[in-house]
Amino acid sequence: MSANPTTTFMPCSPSEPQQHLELESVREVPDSHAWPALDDHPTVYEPVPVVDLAGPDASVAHLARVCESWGAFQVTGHGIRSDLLERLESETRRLFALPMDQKLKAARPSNGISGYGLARISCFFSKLMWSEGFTISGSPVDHALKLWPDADPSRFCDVMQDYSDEMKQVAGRVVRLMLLSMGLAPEEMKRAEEGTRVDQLSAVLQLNSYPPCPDPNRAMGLAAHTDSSLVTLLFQSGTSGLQLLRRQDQHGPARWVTVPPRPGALIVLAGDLLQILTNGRYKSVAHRAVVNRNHHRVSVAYICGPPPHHKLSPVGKPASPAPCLAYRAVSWADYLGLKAELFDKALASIMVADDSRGDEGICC
Ligand SMILES: C=C1C[C@]23C[C@@]1(O)CC[C@H]2[C@@]12CCC[C@@](C)(C(=O)O1)[C@H]2[C@@H]3C(=O)O
Ligand SMILES: O=C(O)CCC(=O)C(=O)O
Ligand SMILES: [Fe+2]
Repeated sequence: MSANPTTTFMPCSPSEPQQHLELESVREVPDSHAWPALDDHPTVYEPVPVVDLAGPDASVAHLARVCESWGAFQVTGHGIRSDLLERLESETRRLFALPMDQKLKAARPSNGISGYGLARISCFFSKLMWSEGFTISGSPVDHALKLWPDADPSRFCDVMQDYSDEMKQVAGRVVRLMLLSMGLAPEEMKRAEEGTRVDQLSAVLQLNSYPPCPDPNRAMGLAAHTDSSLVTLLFQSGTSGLQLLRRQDQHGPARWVTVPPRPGALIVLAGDLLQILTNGRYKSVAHRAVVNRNHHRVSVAYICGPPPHHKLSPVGKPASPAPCLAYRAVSWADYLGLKAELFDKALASIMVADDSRGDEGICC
């Protein structure tokens, strides 16, 4: 994945003035939000794999194939009740429907993680995205008190807390299945489980809002990126918008594939830490969100990884076609720092030659 080549790639500069337009009331895409080209790769239809956690689809062999070829899948049978998903969507909509000056009271500080703001990756692009985001790391109470100073914060907080608690269980199951699907030797499996067991996982909740856009072919909801997580579990409302980048393979050149909304399903996206942990075997999936003319789409990403300071190191054989390359051990906290500085070059920056293969011939 790379930044849209027709849009200037810029180093992040937190002091850059941010533009907070009330996108819903804009009648024409302003130059600040007009992307020169969204068609870096063709958009094609391909059925996105579905894994039923409660059924035979959850077989490790199936999962290994899906992780290797897609790095993403829809997940059903996850056990999250539909009324919790409905409340999650309605609280997310209630937040973004607030007036801009109210949302800005809970703005994310320039050096912080939590709060309201433009997509964090905005600073790498010369054009702004057609979206707004709200990141929750830890307790949502302080945010809720700033957003709704005169109301009971529990309506918002209970939903976000219940959802996070339940997603942790789902994420734990998904990560464990993915590790099992690698067929690791018992010692390696034990090492892989350190920091990735369900009780150890940490996460942030990212709420995203994509208002209707008067000219969707010129605007970008969320530019192509990979998540830094082990896995991200994404809930999308009944409107499509998420696209996965499929790398060039025997079926054709690189292409965007839209993930159609599937009632009750969540989407699993492999993140950069999974690529590191699996020694490049399960690659993180580049994805983006496109916008549409008529519907206000929202999504909620449960972005999940090991404890922030746990050093994750690769397990399993390095993946071909670069057999001697592996990644150095890194913590999520340190990796986020690299990502904030280097964006899509962060993974490459921690690649190292694998000394254990030193006498096996040419290295890459
Ligand atoms: C823990 C984090 C992952 C994230 C950066 C963050 O500190 C909080 C927001 C996350 C998010 C959500 C939208 C896409 C993304 C790339 C971004 O800009 O902010 C991810 C970051 C990530 O996964 O690296
Ligand atoms: O809204 C979407 O479909 C994508 C959101 C996303 O990629 C993210 O929050 O990291
Ligand atoms: Fe993402």
